[in-house]
Amino acid sequence: MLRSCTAGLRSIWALRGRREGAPRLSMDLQPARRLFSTEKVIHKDWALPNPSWSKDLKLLFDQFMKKCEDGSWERLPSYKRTSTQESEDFKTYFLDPKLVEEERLSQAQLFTRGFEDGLGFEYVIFKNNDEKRTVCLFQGGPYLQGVPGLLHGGAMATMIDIALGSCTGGAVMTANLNINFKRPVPLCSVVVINSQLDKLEGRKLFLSCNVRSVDEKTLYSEATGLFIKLDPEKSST
Ligand SMILES: CCCCCCCC(=O)SCCNC(=O)CCNC(=O)[C@H](O)C(C)(C)COP(=O)(O)OP(=O)(O)OC[C@H]1O[C@@H](n2cnc3c(N)ncnc32)[C@H](O)[C@@H]1OP(=O)(O)O
Repeated sequence: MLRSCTAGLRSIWALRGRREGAPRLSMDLQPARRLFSTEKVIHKDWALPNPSWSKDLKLLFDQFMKKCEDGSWERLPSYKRTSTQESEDFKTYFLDPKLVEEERLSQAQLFTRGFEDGLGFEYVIFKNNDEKRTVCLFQGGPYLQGVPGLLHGGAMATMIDIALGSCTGGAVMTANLNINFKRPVPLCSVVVINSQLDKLEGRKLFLSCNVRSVDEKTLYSEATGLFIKLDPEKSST
């Protein structure tokens, strides 16, 4: 779900307060099933600053929010739970009730948003629709460690997948992801993922990105991805 940046700016301080406060889950002591029900959750936007964000991340965030003011860029909100529209988009293809119990599905959440503030994936994505590109600001927390003191390559791959996916629209799936890890990323540092749509060929979207340090001096990774727009005539399950 995209939202205009102007609206984002208007409500950002209110949302900051919400993010930093207690989770807005229903606390009416209903059974767990109701607690996890999407109807009962007030969706919180996680792509907003919280106290764990480093100075670098906050600075870059503020710079991009400024770029949003003329409408050329927009900040993409991010939610733990899939929106009703997204669920509908994918239901046709994947949600075979025989494969996933409704109970389990009601607990589902985006795994990059499943960590306490600062421990896992802290990120925000800005999109330039005209230029078909996005910039993802990412700070990988201590629970994403691979080699001691360094970010796990799988965590980087996850963020690359999400960053590339943010250049697409509608119901798409990653078909191919190629990553060259050139330099290790220090744990808890901030990296910038620049992604772009290179080519659209029928249902195939060819994308690429690079991952750099905030000062742009270090190139950590380069990647290409192929995403496929799902065909409504086909079901993948
Ligand atoms: C907000 C949250 C963001 C989260 C982002 C998360 C993104 C993900 O993690 S997605 C999960 C990982 N990906 C998957 O599980 C996908 C599994 N694969 C699939 O379901 C299917 O293979 C799918 C949907 C990608 C394509 O299937 P289908 O729609 O039947 O397409 P299909 O007809 O096989 O191929 C279409 C075209 O793509 C090409 N293609 C498909 N796969 C590949 C591939 N791996 N490499 C190269 N080309 C490919 C085909 O050759 C064909 O080309 P052409 O049209 O020129 O003949």
